[in-house]
Amino acid sequence: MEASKSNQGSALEEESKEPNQLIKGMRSLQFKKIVQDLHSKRSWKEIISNDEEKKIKDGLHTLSYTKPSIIQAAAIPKIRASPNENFLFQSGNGSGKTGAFCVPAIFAVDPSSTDYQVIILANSRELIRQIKQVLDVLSKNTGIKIEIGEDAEIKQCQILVTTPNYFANKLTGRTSIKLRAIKLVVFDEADEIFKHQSNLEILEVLVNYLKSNTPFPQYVLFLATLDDEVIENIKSIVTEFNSFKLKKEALVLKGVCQYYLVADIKKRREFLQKYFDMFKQCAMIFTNQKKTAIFIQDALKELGNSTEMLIGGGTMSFQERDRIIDGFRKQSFHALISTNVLARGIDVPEVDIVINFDIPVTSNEGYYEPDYANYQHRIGRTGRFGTDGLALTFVENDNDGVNMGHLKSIETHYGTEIKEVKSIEEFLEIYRAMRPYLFVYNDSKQGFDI
Ligand SMILES: Nc1ncnc2c1ncn2[C@@H]1O[C@H](COP(=O)(O)OP(=O)(O)OP(=O)(O)O)[C@@H](O)[C@H]1O
Repeated sequence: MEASKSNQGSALEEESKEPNQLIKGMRSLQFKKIVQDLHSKRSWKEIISNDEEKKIKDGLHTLSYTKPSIIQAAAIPKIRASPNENFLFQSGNGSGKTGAFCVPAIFAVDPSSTDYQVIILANSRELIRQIKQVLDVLSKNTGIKIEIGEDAEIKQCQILVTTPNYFANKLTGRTSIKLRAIKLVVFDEADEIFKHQSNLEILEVLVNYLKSNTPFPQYVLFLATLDDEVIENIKSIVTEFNSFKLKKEALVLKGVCQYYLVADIKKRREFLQKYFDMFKQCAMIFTNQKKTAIFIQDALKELGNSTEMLIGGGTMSFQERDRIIDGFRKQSFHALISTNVLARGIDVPEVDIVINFDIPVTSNEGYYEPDYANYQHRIGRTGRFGTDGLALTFVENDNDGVNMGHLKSIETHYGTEIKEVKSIEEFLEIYRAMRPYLFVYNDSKQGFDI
């Protein structure tokens, strides 16, 4: 697969011969190109000191963080203000939350001490590795040591990026790690972390353990989606915090065009065949169940496509998961099939289409209901940082209309529109016409080449 979207292969070359016709096609399909600028009006020098900016300047440049994003400009000064306070920040998918906690994490570290000083918690191995990659780039001139912690023993470091599970057996016993110098604890995708009872038990022990630290550690939570139950769970562990929340409507990803197609399993398979015959693009395909992920993977392989599947729950080794996500980042295959394990946080800006093989649902006392948060997170894997993306959700045509009801509930919940496409061909035409507009970063990632 090509490494850059500026060279999108034969189909695009064909299209680029007829730009006027294409634009006409775009208009007739009533696309509205919405490019959201998520940058703050303030410069880095206005939110961190000159000296600090010098320390991370190379990293900011490498990451193309030319200016702080809105959430970075809002959160960084608050986190760093004295005296330290606890915060919860809500901000949309792809708005730059990672930088908003990585920058303060770096400046929280006293380089003269080798102790663990910052803990960053996230919900998946892929996410903690991604956060470490951003930290490594930003901190490259600082000498700060950053490690990820999972099952294996970790080396001593100053910033530990890990999952809550890691602490289950690390706070007591022979393998315990010394956390007496921890001054900042960050929760990324905090709603996912605080949703699970098993995590709450671990976090309660951790927070109690850190209570005797001097100074008292600061807790900072970042999330895109949020519900009342999660807030209660957070309050039970991090008792006091200032919240900066958004209305649900503000979470709508303006750049992501959302469609649905009523399709049984045969039609979905046919869609995948036709889609991958025409396009070799960077796609993420989500499904609720592992067995469906395996079905899709087998079907796509049978049709001769280079795809990979990444599922959680201990089914795959860490090495295998790392190989697959790293391969996807390098675009060494066309499509990544996954369950919700990759719905959150994963940032691969080249993803220009998300396919929901089924509507995300969650089980509540035996009843299935729409999984609003995971719908939003799944489609948020495209349209990163204000770019345009495309999302297609398949709806099973059941007789009692339950699936359609779920889709309509998602629309209502977010106050958004998910447009129907009547046929596979209609969607493929839309995609063909939209392709030049999807993820069109120029080399410096600072603008759009149209
Ligand atoms: N200041 C900035 N300037 C330009 N690009 C940025 C800036 N901050 C972040 N980005 C880019 O925006 C994209 C999304 O950032 P990030 O992954 O931090 O989003 P997020 O808010 O954590 O999203 P999600 O909730 O989906 O995890 C990344 O590709 C990142 O490189």
